[in-house]
Amino acid sequence: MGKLTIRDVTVGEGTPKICVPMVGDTLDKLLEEADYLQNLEIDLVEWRVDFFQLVEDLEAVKHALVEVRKRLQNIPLIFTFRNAREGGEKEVTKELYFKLNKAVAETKQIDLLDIELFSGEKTVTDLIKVAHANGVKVILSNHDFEKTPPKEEVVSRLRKAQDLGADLPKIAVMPRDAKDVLILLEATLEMKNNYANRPIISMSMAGEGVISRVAGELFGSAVTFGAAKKASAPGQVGVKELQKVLDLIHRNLP
Ligand SMILES: O=C1C[C@@](O)(C(=O)O)C[C@@H](O)[C@@H]1O
Repeated sequence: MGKLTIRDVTVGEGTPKICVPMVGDTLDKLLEEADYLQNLEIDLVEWRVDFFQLVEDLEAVKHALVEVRKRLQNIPLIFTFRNAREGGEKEVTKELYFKLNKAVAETKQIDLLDIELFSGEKTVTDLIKVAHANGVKVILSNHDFEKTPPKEEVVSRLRKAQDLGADLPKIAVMPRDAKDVLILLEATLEMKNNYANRPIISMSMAGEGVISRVAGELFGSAVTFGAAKKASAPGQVGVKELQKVLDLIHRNLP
């Protein structure tokens, strides 16, 4: 499946890596979160900038980024603006989405940039170029907060992300019943066994989907999102519990 090393973290080997989202809406709250995160055993941090009140002010975003980066020390940082149509807090114009992501990648203060797969092919390919030129890795993501598409569609979106040059293809879908959770797990396994030449990330959301957030080592999802205090999506469990279950599964795998 391939591995991806970011700072001291190798994604795609051993237990799935734990990523915690920061969801503060002000700089003070973000710094408080960043301080709190330093004391947890986590592998990655995601700044969900769509929660930040001043997200449309590029200078404010860049200033916050420098402060957050300092506090996180060596923990790899993902920068994510999640549009409302994909489950985020806000919707911005295509222009602003591009400008924000480009400006932040160019600061080189982040390790990974999350770009939405359905932002338009040119936006995606141009942002990947900017990110890579600045030493920033790319997650190409897709979210369906309504339903779980058929297995072939889930696989096809992950393959599309890989073909477009994502370092980490990612998909999050909403189950309506237990079968939908199986669809996501089957799609993940199929991707891992037949197509992926790099690590991928997948999850089935909400309570029914929790199994997919802990079973990634078996089925092929290399990163799992857990909550510190406040979750950024339904179904995220606390990082301490998450760690225990990931370890339990790891110890029992061949
Ligand atoms: O894409 C994802 C995954 C996620 O939606 C989840 O379900 O854990 C949480 C988001 O913060 C992140 O950007």
